[in-house]
Amino acid sequence: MFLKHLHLINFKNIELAQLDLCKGINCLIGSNGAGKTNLLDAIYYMSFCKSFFNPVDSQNIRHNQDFFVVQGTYHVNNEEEHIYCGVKNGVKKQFKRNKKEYDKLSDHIGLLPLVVISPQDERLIVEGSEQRRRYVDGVISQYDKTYLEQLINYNKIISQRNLYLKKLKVLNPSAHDMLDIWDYQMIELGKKIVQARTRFLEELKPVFLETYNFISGQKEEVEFVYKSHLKDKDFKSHLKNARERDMLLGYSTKGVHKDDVDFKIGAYPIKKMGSQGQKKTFLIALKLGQFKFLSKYKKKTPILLLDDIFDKLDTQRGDKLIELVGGDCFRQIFITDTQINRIQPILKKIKKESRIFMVDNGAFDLI
Ligand SMILES: Nc1ncnc2c1ncn2[C@@H]1O[C@H](COP(=O)(O)OP(=O)(O)OP(=O)(O)O)[C@@H](O)[C@H]1O
Repeated sequence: MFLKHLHLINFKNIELAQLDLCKGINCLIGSNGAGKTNLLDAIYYMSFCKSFFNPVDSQNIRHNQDFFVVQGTYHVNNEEEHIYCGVKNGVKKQFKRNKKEYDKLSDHIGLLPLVVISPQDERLIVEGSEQRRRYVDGVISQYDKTYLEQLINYNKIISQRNLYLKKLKVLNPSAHDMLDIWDYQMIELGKKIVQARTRFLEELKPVFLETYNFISGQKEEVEFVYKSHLKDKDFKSHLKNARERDMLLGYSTKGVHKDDVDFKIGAYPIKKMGSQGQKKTFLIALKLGQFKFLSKYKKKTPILLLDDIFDKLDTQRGDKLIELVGGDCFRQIFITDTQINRIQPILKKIKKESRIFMVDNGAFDLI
């Protein structure tokens, strides 16, 4: 699978761009703020119907304009797929596959698997558990539609339960009866969610470790550990015991909506103890592990977006990374960099078809 042609109008700082892309490595070279990452984000839009960086669609419209269009032609299993995404101020987002608009955007997720590695990934380490849950859920949803539905239903139940808790003044028997009903649904759906998350993380772990060790030369030990309230034996009484507190706080304090994944280096949180390069290696290994995992489940090779990937990596780690993505598991790759001098020797090492686009003020020139 690969993106053959990309057409953008008024997307962030890109007024108009028409790019013919190659199956192998497409490099975007330009100074800071030129629009390299914006182009990657447009490609992300076509896989996930939204931006990787800014969840507010209208803010991705070029300043002083009132719409943007992102269009791509893909080759998937020898067939062409035409994807259209149009956002206009004050109008519902249009998302079409081969000229037909989707009823639900979630139906599109997974059609064009994609993995992005970007400096923004740091939020997975430095920010709260919500970021890690969102990441895990995002990957599972790319290959398991039922999971996405279960998650949506679970979140609806939590919203209703929270609304009820906010209004509740006293935990009388009828309140307990009502909460019993929600707790039952939370447990039933929660079990399925935990199963899917456990399975994904268990399968991801060996690929992640193998990738980390390959890039780092086995210099340090890393791991991740999945944590969930629902893994506790008696989750039902856990929920019941938390009711008083939930009522006082006005929200549900226990459940899979509070799950987390601990990222560790040695026995310590990588957030506190990891160097910048170690954190970056951790995130790269996580994402490349995800890439291999998705390739296996989707039976399609995802598109790989590498934004500013070589920054903060020492030469040895950078070389290992190049060796890795130069392998047959990877097909279409987009790389951004500020320096052409860094990219040219890399392209020589990787035996794949390549194109270099110079980026300046939202304009793209093939060289
Ligand atoms: N809605 C928008 N309209 C116009 N310009 C925008 C919009 N959103 C972002 N920009 C501009 O796009 C530029 C950022 O582009 P981008 O992030 O693609 O840079 P880059 O080439 O990846 O740079 P770096 O090397 O610093 O990562 C900024 O100048 C920003 O102000």
